[in-house]
Amino acid sequence: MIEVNELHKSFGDTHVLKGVSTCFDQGKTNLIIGQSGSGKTVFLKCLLGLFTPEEGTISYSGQIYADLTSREQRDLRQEMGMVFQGSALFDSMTVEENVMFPMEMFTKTAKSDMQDRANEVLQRVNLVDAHKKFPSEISGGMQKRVAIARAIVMNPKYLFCDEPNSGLDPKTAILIDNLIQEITEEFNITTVINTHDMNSVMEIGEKIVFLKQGHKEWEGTKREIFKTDNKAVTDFVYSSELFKKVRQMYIEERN
Ligand SMILES: Nc1ncnc2c1ncn2[C@@H]1O[C@H](COP(=O)(O)OP(=O)(O)OP(=O)(O)O)[C@@H](O)[C@H]1O
Repeated sequence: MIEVNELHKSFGDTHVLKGVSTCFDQGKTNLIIGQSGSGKTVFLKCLLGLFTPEEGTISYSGQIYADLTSREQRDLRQEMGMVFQGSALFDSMTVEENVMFPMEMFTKTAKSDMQDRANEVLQRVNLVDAHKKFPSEISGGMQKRVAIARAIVMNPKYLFCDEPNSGLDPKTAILIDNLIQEITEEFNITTVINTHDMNSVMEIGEKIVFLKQGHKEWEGTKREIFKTDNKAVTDFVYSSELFKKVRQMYIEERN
């Protein structure tokens, strides 16, 4: 579980996060949504320990990050997996080498054990024949699978994903969403995903936090988001015609 309490983050005179409080449960997919510039990436980077907030606390399974020694913070960061926007694979490494990279960096595991573990996670993300291929030789959806395999190879307790669907067609995007949710549940990970994608909200939004200009405007589940009367949320959610129709159906169902 991750608990965020009154988080503030500024860059010079730009006050980006303005007292955000929320919590993310273990074994659940938690989504951060909001317009461009609302502070989602800054928030995720605070959760990753890459940005230090000026005020407020973040605690991981009850431990406040700022109270830990630098060694303890480093150990905690090793319990975090990250899927970056655009996959961020190393072009000059094979799929298998990309997946083994965190183990090479942070552990002294024997090569054969690293290969076994890479094999295990690649199988888990349904990539069985791509070990020796380079990222440029596989599709965008397969690249995302490699990025997910790399993010979970060290058995993380926390998984952070920045726009994991960007650049994918809608069908592949849903497969990737479902894969992240299955893995979250199966390994009891606390997962936090930044997304613009309303399909993701509908598929896997077990908890949704809506940020607006750096503050938490609303939070709830995927069912609740379609029923809320919060105008900022409805403006965001129903900016597409399709979702306006879905809302109309809900209203008709209610009456
Ligand atoms: N390193 C930084 N230095 C200065 N300002 C920053 C920095 N990182 C982010 N910001 C500012 O913080 C604000 C929020 O940015 P952020 O990237 O978190 O938005 P976002 O909600 O993730 O947007 P998008 O959906 O477009 O990725 C923006 O005004 C941005 O310019």
